[in-house]
Amino acid sequence: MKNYNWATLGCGVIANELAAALKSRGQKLYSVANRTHEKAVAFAEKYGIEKVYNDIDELFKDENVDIIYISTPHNTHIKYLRKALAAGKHVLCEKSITLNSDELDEAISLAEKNHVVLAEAMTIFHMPIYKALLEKVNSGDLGELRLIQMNFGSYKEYNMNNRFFNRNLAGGAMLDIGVYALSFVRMFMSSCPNDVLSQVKYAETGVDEQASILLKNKEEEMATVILSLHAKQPKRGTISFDKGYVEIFEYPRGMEAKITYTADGHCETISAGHTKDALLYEVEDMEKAIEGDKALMHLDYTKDVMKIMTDIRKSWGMKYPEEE
Ligand SMILES: NC(=O)C1=CN([C@@H]2O[C@H](COP(=O)(O)OP(=O)(O)OC[C@H]3O[C@@H](n4cnc5c(N)ncnc54)[C@H](OP(=O)(O)O)[C@@H]3O)[C@@H](O)[C@H]2O)C=CC1
Ligand SMILES: O=C1CO[C@H](CO)[C@@H](O)[C@@H]1O
Repeated sequence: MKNYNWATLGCGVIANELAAALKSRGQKLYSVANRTHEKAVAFAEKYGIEKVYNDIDELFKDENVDIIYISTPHNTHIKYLRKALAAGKHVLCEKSITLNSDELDEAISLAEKNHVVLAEAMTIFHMPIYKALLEKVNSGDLGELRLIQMNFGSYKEYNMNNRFFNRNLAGGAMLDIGVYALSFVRMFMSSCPNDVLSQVKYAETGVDEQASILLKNKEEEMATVILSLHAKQPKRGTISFDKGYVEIFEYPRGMEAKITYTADGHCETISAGHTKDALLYEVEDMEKAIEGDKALMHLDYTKDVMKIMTDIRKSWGMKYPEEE
């Protein structure tokens, strides 16, 4: 496999994890671009990155860059996706990949036109535990899927200026954490849910602080998703089949699942992969996708999840400034 030159656009919390993931395989980021130049310089020094751009637009013109990792706030993704994809760069973009389905459809068209890989950095699609669990599910040992129950409650301080509550930075529970729960649901369901009900509680900025979502697809598989940005809940997923159920904790970066069989109550634990390597798995799958195995990135699921989130926000009448 070719040695790909990765560039990061953004150098906040999660970009540090990407740099660490590359370091763990003996590699460095090729370059860094950031709104605040001094922070890019400090990031480059920390990870021994040779190239720092004076202006973000220089990144898109750099012929040596193969893959751009976008890790800026959600509402800024589309602006950078347009430039990166039009410049013929492969893009791994942090969740949530865009604000809504219209933006995502535009990005997908641009990626197709420029023959590059576009993907959302959704940890769940790449953690080895899910590859192992899906094999188990497909073996038929658990029978037919009936119900999925997802919790995700993260306690964020009530600071209305941070990216979690700020409407101008596309804050809200759905785009920040709901995207994980819904990606999990979509990955295990046989088809995309087409019947969705929900309730919302807004933060004072008008973004969704809490939400509860009920989903059902045409096979009548059902799911519930409960989200909060100001009340801790275990990050727990439960998948119930007619012959047993699966419990998985810390599911965005899960590494262990417990299966309980209904007939006799016996349990089995499956382990695969490691939480600390979550971004490494994304990097590896992205490179394999560029080599030809595009399905590894599950852009089809990303598209379904974005449509669910877009439709739910429409039903609430909740718009971001970019959508007014
Ligand atoms: N996969 C995962 O496990 C995680 C994913 N994420 C996702 O990653 C993304 C970033 O989150 P995180 O790293 O926590 O955020 P941070 O706030 O730590 O970093 C944000 C980065 O975006 C830049 N930025 C902020 N506002 C703008 C703007 N208006 N225009 C351009 N650049 C801007 C900042 O630049 P500056 O230095 O100038 O402020 C900084 O480099 C989000 O999409 C988030 O959902 C986040 C955490 C975990
Ligand atoms: O993606 C992320 C990982 O999980 C955090 C919550 O625990 C989120 O806030 C963050 O954006």
